[in-house]
Amino acid sequence: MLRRLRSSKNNGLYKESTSIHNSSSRFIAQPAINFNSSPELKGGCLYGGHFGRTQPHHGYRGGVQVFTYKELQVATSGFSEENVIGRGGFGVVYRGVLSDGTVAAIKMLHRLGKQGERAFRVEVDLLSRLHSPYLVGLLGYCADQHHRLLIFEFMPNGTLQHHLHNGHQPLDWGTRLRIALDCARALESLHEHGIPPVIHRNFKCTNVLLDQNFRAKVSDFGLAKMGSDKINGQISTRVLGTTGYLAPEYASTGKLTTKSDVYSYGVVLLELLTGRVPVDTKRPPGEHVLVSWALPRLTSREKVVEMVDPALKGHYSKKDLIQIAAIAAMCVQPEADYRPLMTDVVQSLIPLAKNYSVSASGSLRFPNQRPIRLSASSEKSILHNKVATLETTNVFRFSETLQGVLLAREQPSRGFLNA
Ligand SMILES: Nc1ncnc2c1ncn2[C@@H]1O[C@H](COP(=O)(O)OP(=O)(O)OP(=O)(O)O)[C@@H](O)[C@H]1O
Repeated sequence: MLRRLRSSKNNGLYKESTSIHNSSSRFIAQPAINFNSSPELKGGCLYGGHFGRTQPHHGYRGGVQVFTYKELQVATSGFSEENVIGRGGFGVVYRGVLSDGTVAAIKMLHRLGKQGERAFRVEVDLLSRLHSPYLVGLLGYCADQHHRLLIFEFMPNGTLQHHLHNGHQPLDWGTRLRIALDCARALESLHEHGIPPVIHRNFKCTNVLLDQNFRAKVSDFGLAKMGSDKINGQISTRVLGTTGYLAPEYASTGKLTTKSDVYSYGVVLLELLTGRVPVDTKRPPGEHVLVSWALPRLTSREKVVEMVDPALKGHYSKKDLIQIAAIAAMCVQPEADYRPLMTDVVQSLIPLAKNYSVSASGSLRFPNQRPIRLSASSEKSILHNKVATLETTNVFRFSETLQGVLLAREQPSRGFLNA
C-alpha cells in the first residue's frame, strides 16, 4: 500500500529502483507512458504526443535514435539472409552493425495493418521511456512511408527458449535461478514502476533474451497494455498471447490484469525447473499441458524431485528447488487474485539467486536471508493455501511458509493444512 501511495505521489514519474546487474544502474525518471499519445504517422515521419515534432535525422530522444532505411540496409548488408537471427509473428530480426560499430538486432516488421502498426508504436512508446536493466533496450527505430523497423541492443546468447529446449549445453542451476530473478525484476518493473502498471501480455521463453553473461532481459512489448493488479481494476481485451502461457481467466474471458503476467511467469519458472515446454502433445496422456501435470506434483517433496530437468543431472540444491516449486505453484494457481505480486516473487528469489554460487572448492553456499515484509496480496495468497500465516511477515518466512505448504501436505499432523 505504501509503495502504491508513494508511486501515485510521484505523479506520473517512473520510480527509481536498483539494479542487480550493476549497483550503479538506476531506472531513469521518465514520464509515464500514455498510449493515447502514441506517435502518429504523417507524411512518412513520426509525429504525435511524445514525438510532437519531426525527429531530426539521427536525432536522439530519450536515447532512442531515428534511422533511415538506407542506414539499416547498410548495417545488415542489404538485409541479407545470412544476417537473419530470428523470425517472429511480427517480423524478421537481423543482426546488424551500426555506423558507430554497435552490433544491434534489427527487427523489420511485416506490414500487418492495424495490429502491426500498434505493435510498432507500443514498442517505441514504451521502451523509449521505460528504462530498466531487465528490459531489452531500444536503440532506435525507422518509420518511413514503407517501412517499420526497430533497433534493439543485441543479446548474443539468444533466447531462453533455445537454451532450455534446443541447446546443446544445459543451463546450470545457478544460471536458471539468476534468469528467474532477472525476469521477475523485469515484470516487477513493468507492474510496479509504470503508472498505471504495464502488462506485458506475451511473457514466454522466446521473449527472454540472454546477454554474454547469461543475464536475462525481457523483450517483445508489441502486445503490452496498461492495466491493473486488481481484479476489479481489470481491463477487458481481445485475447492475444501464446498458448500454454495464457492465464485461464484471461484465456476464457479476456479479462486482463498484471496477474496474467504472473501466471505466464509461473509457466516459465516451471520450464526452468523441469526443462519441459508448456504444451507437448508428444508426451503421454496427462502430461501434455505442463501446468496441469506440474500443479499437483509441486506440493510433494518426492514428486518435485522427480520433476527436475534431467539435464541438470542432479546438480541443484534441493532446498532451493522446493522454494522455487512453491513459488511456481503460487504463480500458476487458477485464482488470479491469490497469485503473488511480482515484487514478492523478486524478494523471495533474491536470497536464492544472490547466494547460490559455487565457491572455489566447488561446494554450494546457502542463503543468508534478510527479513523483508510480505505484501498484503502474498499474505492473502498464503492464507488461501491454508497455511498458518500470522507469523509470515518476512521473506525468509515466506520461503519457509512455501516450504511449509509442501511439508504440511506430507505431514498433516503438523496442522498447517487441512489437506
Ligand atoms: N535483441 C535481440 N538480440 C538477439 N536476438 C534477438 C533479439 N531480438 C530478437 N532476437 C531473435 O529473433 C527471434 C525473433 O524475435 P521476435 O521478437 O521477432 O519474435 P518472437 O518473440 O520469437 O515471436 P513473436 O513475436 O511471434 O511472439 C528471437 O526468437 C531471437 O532469436
